[in-house]
Amino acid sequence: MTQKVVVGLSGGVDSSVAAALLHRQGYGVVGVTLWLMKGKGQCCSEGLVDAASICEQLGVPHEIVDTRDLFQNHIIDYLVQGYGEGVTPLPCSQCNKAVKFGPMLQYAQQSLGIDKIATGHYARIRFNEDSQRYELLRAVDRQKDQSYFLYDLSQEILAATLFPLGEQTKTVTRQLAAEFDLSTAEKKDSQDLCLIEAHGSMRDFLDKYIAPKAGEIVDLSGVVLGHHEGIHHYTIGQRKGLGIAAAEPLYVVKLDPVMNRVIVGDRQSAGSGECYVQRLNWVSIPEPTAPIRCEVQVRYRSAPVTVNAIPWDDQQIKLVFDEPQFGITPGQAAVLYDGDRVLGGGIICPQRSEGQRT
Ligand SMILES: Nc1ncnc2c1ncn2[C@@H]1O[C@H](COP(=O)(O)OP(=O)(O)OP(=O)(O)O)[C@@H](O)[C@H]1O
Repeated sequence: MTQKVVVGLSGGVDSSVAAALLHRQGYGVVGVTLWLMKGKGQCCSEGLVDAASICEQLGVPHEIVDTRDLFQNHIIDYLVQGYGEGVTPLPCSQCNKAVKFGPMLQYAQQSLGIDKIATGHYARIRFNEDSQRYELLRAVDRQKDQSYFLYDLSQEILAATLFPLGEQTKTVTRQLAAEFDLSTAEKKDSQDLCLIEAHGSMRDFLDKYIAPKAGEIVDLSGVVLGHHEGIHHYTIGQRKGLGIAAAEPLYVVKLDPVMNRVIVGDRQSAGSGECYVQRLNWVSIPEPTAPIRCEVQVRYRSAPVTVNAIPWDDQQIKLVFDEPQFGITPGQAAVLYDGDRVLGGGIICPQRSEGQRT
């Protein structure tokens, strides 16, 4: 019997090629496009049309699933609340878990009776016979690797998921798109967060939801150097757009939502030797009970650095970096790697919670 698979189609070239490859391999492909954004967004206008035309070309069904409320609750509200509290939330890993993979698998199983899903993400999954766990791995194409955004997926999701592009480079994907003569072959790669593409900039997006609230920009000793119109316009490590003339470059080192202050300092003061991480998911391994030495990425595009990850309490680990790291940003994900294997990850805490062991 033909094995069926639901392929998440954004209307972009990656998911188009993922669907075409699975179709060529003999899978019974059903294209599903999640309608994510209220108002005008890539995935809810031309994305839907492009996804439909790919399905027409392949001769496979196309379904549109309305997940706008999920996107509003899990992404828009999450961002607005986080920025308002002085953190810089990472929407993509949250979106993958709560809006894309979970709901797509649920729809596939419950509405279509299909138990496999696929996306055009660049990452790999393998089953480890010894540990009896599915493991998440970096993509072969390190430039395109999206494993950072996928650390929060569960074993159940990994068991059901295919990443047809994980073993190939983007160049090969483009070549395949041309070979398959896909209508999306010439489409440009998305450059930024889907929200930013839809709204122009994160600032424009946030200004629609968060009212201006003027406050002070101060140095580390509290001297007022300037003024701002809302701490949500700033992120840790930011240098540009501070509007302060100073002898040496100044960086945002802290955001204080209580005092409504942006605190700035020199580059060295924007560095940290350690941080705490919460809301953990151990994607490829069981939860560790002893410190582990591994690599960590603290932003999508940051280079992996070596770290001791120390289980701290039920909810947190402490990361102690070999070298102080610049711009550790609360709200972003810290993702732990052992070579190509994603061990797990979580969200960087604003500061250490009270009541912990010393
Ligand atoms: N609205 C959506 N509906 C269904 N699946 C989606 C949607 N948006 C993204 N995906 C899936 O998630 C994958 C990664 O999405 P991402 O937004 O990172 O796009 P991308 O890397 O630019 O890929 P693409 O070229 O397919 O748009 C896509 O390849 C697709 O399989």
